[in-house]
Amino acid sequence: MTQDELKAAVADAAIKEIEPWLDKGTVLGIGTGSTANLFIDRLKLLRDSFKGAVASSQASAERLKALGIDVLELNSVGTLPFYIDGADEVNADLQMIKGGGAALTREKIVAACAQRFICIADDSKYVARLGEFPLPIEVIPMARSYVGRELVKLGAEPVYRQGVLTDNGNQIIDCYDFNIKDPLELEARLNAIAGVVTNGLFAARGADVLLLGKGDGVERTALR
Ligand SMILES: O=C[C@H](O)[C@H](O)[C@H](O)COP(=O)(O)O
Repeated sequence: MTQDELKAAVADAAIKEIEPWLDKGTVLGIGTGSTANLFIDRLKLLRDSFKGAVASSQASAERLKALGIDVLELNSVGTLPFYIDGADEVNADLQMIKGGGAALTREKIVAACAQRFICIADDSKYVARLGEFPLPIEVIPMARSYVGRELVKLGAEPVYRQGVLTDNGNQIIDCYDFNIKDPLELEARLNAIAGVVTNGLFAARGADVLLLGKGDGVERTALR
């Protein structure tokens, strides 16, 4: 199977995972990226079975709206039953690196409001140890050089993602060569650098369920 077929298979599996729980009041948290897009496309058929969605990016909000799905402000809803999103890397503890599409901060916020984070990914994203994918860090623009110097002290090779502005008007630094032994500790340490808005480690709030697309089918792992 191609990578796109594996992504489609996990998008289908995520629909099956949430469908029994939907009702007219349900608001879903929706992620960003090519895998999340396939999930959004499949939501069209269910749009009369739930109330609407909170999106983790402008791009996902536009895609949802184009399908006739109501997009709500996070501040106007409470806890979300599900957050469905892809990942750039995911490990056996369902900790992730996210932010390849620069949506990490809003993704982390919407995920924080969800009871269950369902990660959908093809098996190229599954890793024994996080960190081969460059770790994205969203920074306040005036702090970019300072944050870069602090990242070098931590052993990373920071690279400014030129030409990219996040939905929050900030910039992205991608960190190469991070030796990520303890994702939880590193996530907290990076967030403590002045000027860092968020980093792409999702360890404190990892996924609850992983639907992993493999050549022989979708493997489901549930931690909670
Ligand atoms: O900022 C982007 C997000 O974290 C995406 O969830 C992540 O990059 C995975 O995207 P894709 O499904 O396109 O590989």
